[in-house]
Amino acid sequence: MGNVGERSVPDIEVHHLSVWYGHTPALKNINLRVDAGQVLAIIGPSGCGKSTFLRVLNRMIERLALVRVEGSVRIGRFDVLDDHVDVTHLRRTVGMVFQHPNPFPMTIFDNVAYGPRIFGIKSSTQLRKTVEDSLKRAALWDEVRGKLRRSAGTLSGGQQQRLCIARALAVDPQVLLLDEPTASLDPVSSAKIEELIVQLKSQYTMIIVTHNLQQAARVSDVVAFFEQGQLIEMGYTQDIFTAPREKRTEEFLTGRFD
Ligand SMILES: Nc1ncnc2c1ncn2[C@@H]1O[C@H](COP(=O)(O)OP(=O)(O)OP(=O)(O)O)[C@@H](O)[C@H]1O
Repeated sequence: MGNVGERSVPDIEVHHLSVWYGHTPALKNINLRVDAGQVLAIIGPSGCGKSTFLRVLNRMIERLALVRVEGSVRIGRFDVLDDHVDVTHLRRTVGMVFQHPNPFPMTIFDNVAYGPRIFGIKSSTQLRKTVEDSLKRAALWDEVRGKLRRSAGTLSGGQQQRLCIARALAVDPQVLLLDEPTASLDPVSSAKIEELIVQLKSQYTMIIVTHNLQQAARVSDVVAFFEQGQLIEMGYTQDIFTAPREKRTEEFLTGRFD
């Protein structure tokens, strides 16, 4: 664990992680570490296992049929793959934001208050404060402060994605997993989400999956290149983009990939 200001932020350590869908391997013996407060970007061609990797970290993987997972994953004090881990607590600590904004069909306020209510916050003053703080952290407050009782569906796609980030932040996670969070957004909205990731940096340990290499270069501290379920190379972002060690990484980064 590392301490950033008042917050304690966990490291992530992955050892010998392999995943199979049926008999088909999707991740092969992945070993990596993300330090507390770092942003890791995972890049790689379609189908290389990026989303599978994220799904292991908050145990969403187990919702799928015929999946087998081996190895160990530690996030702070969670032994993630242990049978006895408290999955609800784990998912509260490890928040996730998906490719397509998926607000619940309810008001802006209720979207953000949803998690805190589930976790037992009943006081309306405390709920209002949590909603306001989370919307501020997600850089959405100024745009929605006068219309919290409107349906989340009235927001633009980019605003909806920031709402989903606010909803994830409202339960006070320590880790944020972002699965192509800007893939469905226009360039202006994407830039806002990227700015937000940079602002949130170091307060959370973050992993972002992205197909946008410039985005990976702009927001991350470290980059991991996956190919066909294997971790080919991981290193500091600048090193990976300027002097990758592996030929496959270089070919991918320069678009000479088959
Ligand atoms: N639910 C599933 N059942 C069976 N196979 C799956 C399932 N989900 C993913 N796979 C397979 O596992 C491999 C890794 O998929 P994954 O979605 O993790 O890759 P990805 O790198 O995130 O791809 P993309 O960039 O296209 O989103 C692929 O071959 C995919 O077809």
